[in-house]
Order: sequence, then structure tokens, then C-alpha cells
Amino acid sequence: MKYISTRGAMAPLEFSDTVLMGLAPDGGLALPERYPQVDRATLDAWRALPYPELAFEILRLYATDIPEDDLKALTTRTYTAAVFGSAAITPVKTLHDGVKILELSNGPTLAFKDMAMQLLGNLFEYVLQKRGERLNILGATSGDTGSAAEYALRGKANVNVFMLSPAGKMSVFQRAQMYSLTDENIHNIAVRGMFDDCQDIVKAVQNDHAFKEAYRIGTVNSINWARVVAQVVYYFAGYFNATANNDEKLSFCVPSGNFGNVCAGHIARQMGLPIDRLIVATNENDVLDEFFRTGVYRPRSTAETFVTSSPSMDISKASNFERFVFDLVGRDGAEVARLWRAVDAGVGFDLSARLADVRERFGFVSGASSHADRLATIRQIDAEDSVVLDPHTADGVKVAREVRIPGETVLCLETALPAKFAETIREALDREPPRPAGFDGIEDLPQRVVEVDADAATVKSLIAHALA
Ligand SMILES: Cc1ncc(COP(=O)(O)O)c(C=O)c1O
Ligand SMILES: N[C@@H](CCOP(=O)(O)O)C(=O)O
Repeated sequence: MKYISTRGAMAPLEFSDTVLMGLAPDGGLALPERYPQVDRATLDAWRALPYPELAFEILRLYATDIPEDDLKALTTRTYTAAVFGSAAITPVKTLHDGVKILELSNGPTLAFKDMAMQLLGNLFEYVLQKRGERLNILGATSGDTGSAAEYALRGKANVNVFMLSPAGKMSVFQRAQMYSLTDENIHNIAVRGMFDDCQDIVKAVQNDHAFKEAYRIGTVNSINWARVVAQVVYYFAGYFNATANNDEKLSFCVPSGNFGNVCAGHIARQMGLPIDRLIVATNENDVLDEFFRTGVYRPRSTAETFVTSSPSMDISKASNFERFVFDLVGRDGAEVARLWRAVDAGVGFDLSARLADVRERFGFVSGASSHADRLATIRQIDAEDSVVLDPHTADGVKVAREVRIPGETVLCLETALPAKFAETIREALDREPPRPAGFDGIEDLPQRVVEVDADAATVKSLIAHALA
């Protein structure tokens, strides 16, 4: 399988090259030149597979330049009960009203990011060792990518991590998880701004080809294709777990911000997984909900982006949305490049003429949730199901209940555990959220972080200085 760019101007690459590449040289995102198709017989064969084997079967369709024995060793080493809490890896539970939850947050940092990041950490190690190379990761986080990446890469000999986070905007627990790490290869940089400013800096540095080459800059964000394809696996696992056979259809509801998670669902659907609808749930930062309702994409500025109680979704420029739009416009890279010039100019674009395709051909629908909705959902599910939802998953459950139609089974993706967001859980339930073992007193540990203005040149000089 070869990889092309959403902006249409990259010579096709192998999978391993995309793992190290980050942003494509033309500023776009890597995608496979076609989505492998999974037929009914294959679905039947995959239904009974344990998670690591399912991951292998899916990844071997994409990572065709990695010998199959090596790939199998990677998925077997990554998806273990010791790391993810149970052999099921992603169990499903059903709420009193029939809405189902796919548990994705039982990994080391208590968020769904671990599902892909644990694999990416092992992939980096494998590819870098084979090539005898080093990589310096520059990442951006609104709260969960950062800790998942740092836990996956801490102490690794051939990788440094420089992680940008919005200063003062993440939860107390999220900050403690990242900033208390003392490993020498981990560098936390708090940016005076929002997540979008951090991601803009990552993309600006990626687009400085001379700096990127000189300092061997890679990425762990969903810019990296390997992150997205690893997330495709749990849509298959969730479907097999939540249905009785492959004749059934299932809808997924996905709390969304940077559009990486639901983009993986879109890809699973394109591969032939019987997904009915993909329900995009946003918080008050509703740029995606607006697009799926109107066909108009109007990214907001930092000043127009709210700081909310589901902070990991405080995103107004959804990076991965570009991958979906590439498919929506018939994989026309020149058209995507034109649309993203308008995004970069702060204008956005109007694809309302394609709204029927968005809904009928690609199955997208959306809804938004507010602080009051989130608190009400957390309270109700706690009272009726004795389940404490984290604020982001609560946004998903709220939207799923709202848009679900009679007879439709909806599987909501759990994106984090409530322990990461104690402030909001206390407000909703007047008690502390359950805290998994190993995190006691984390907020009291000393923290190591540098705070800077939202400026790519400053970040580049910090990186150059650290690597000197
Ligand atoms: C807890 C949580 N929920 C939801 C999201 C949104 O996911 P995505 O950015 O893939 O749309 C994120 C961030 O990625 C997150 O950390
Ligand atoms: N919500 C994310 C934002 C970054 O998303 P990514 O999927 O592109 O890494 C976070 O928690 O950092």
C-alpha cells in the first residue's frame, strides 16, 4: 500500500515513511491511495479474533512494508491485558436506555489516546532501530495526546518529545500527568493560547522543511497516519462486541475535537464495516456540528474558542477534517489545497452543495453539548446506571440520546476516565471520581514546564537549544 497527500502533491510513500514524516511536504496529510475492502467472509473470520490479532489483520492491509512476523510481534506486545486492564482490551457496556459505551480508556493515561499511542511508541522504536535514526517529536495537546505520547515514549533512547499545551487550560490532573514527568527526553512547553495555537505552531515547524530536516522533527498527533489507522481497529472490535452477527448495522457516536477519532470511524466504514451512522458530538466549540448541519466550515479564532469543562475538545480547527474532505470532494488534492488556503486565511469554505453526500453517502450526523448538558448527563447516568462518565464521554452520550432514531443501536466511544476531570465530577456529583491505582497524590508532585508565547520561532529556538 502506498500513501498520498490530501493536497495531491506528494510522491507516493511507504507506510514506514509516513510514520516518521508528520505533515506531508505539500502541507497535507497522508492517506492510503485506496481503502482496502473487507468482505463478508473476512468480517466473519475476524469476529472471533482477540484484539491483538484483529489489530494485526487490519494493520497488515496498510503497513505492507513491515514484514508480517514483525508486525504481529508489535501488535502482540502492544495490546496486552497488563497494559489495557483486561484481555478484552476494549470492553462494551450497555446503559439502562440501550445506549452502549465502548471502553477505550483503560490504558496507562486513562484516555482513548493510549489505544493508538502505545502502538505508535513501539512502531517508532521499530522503524528507527531498523534505520539507525533518531526522531524529535513536536506535538500539540489539549490534554490527552500529550500524556499518552509522553508515557509511551518516556525513556526511549532514540526519541525526544517536545509537547506544546495550552497554558492553564487543561485539568489539574492532566497538567500533573504531563508536567510531573522527569525523564530527560520529555520537554513540556506551555503556550499562552489555546490548543489551536499549539497545533498551528506544530504545522508551521513541519512546514519549515530546512528546520524539520536538520532537527529530524516527527509528530505524534493524528497528523501521523499511524495514529489514525491504529484507531480504526477499535471500530471493528467495538462492532463485533456490540452486535450478534455481521448482518447488523451499528452507529457510532464520537466526542470530537480534532476529528481524528471519528475520521478512523469514517475509514472503517469506507473499508466495509457495517456502520450505519457516524454521530459527531461536540462541546460548546461547535465548528464541526455547524459543518455537519449546514455544510459550512467556519474555523474560529483563539478569541472565539471557549474554555469548557470538556477541555480536550476545545478545538476550533479540526486537523483531520481535511482527510474526510479529501474523500468528500472525490480525492481531488488540488481542490483540498484550495479549500485549506481559505482555512489558513481564516475564511473557511462552503460545501453545502455536498451535504446530501455527507449524510447519505458518508453517514454523518452531529449534535452539540453544553456545560449544563454534560452535568445533567453525568448525574443521570450515575443515578440510573451507577456509571461515572467523564465530561467528554458525557457529551457523546447526550448527543447520542438526542439524535438516535427508533431501532438504531448506538455505540458511544468513551474517550477518557472521570479521574482526569475531578473538578467537573465534583460539580456534578458532589464527590470525587473513582481514581485508578497508581495516580495517588500526582497533583502534589513537582512540575517541570516552560511557558512561552504562541510563536513558532520561540519554539524552534527552544528545540535547537535543547538538542545542542
Ligand atoms: C477525552 C477526549 N475526548 C475527545 C477528544 C476528541 O477527539 P478527536 O480530537 O480525535 O476528535 C479528545 C482529543 O482528542 C480527548 O482527549
Ligand atoms: N484532544 C487532543 C488534541 C490533539 O488531537 P490529536 O488526535 O491530533 O493528537 C488532545 O488530547 O491532545
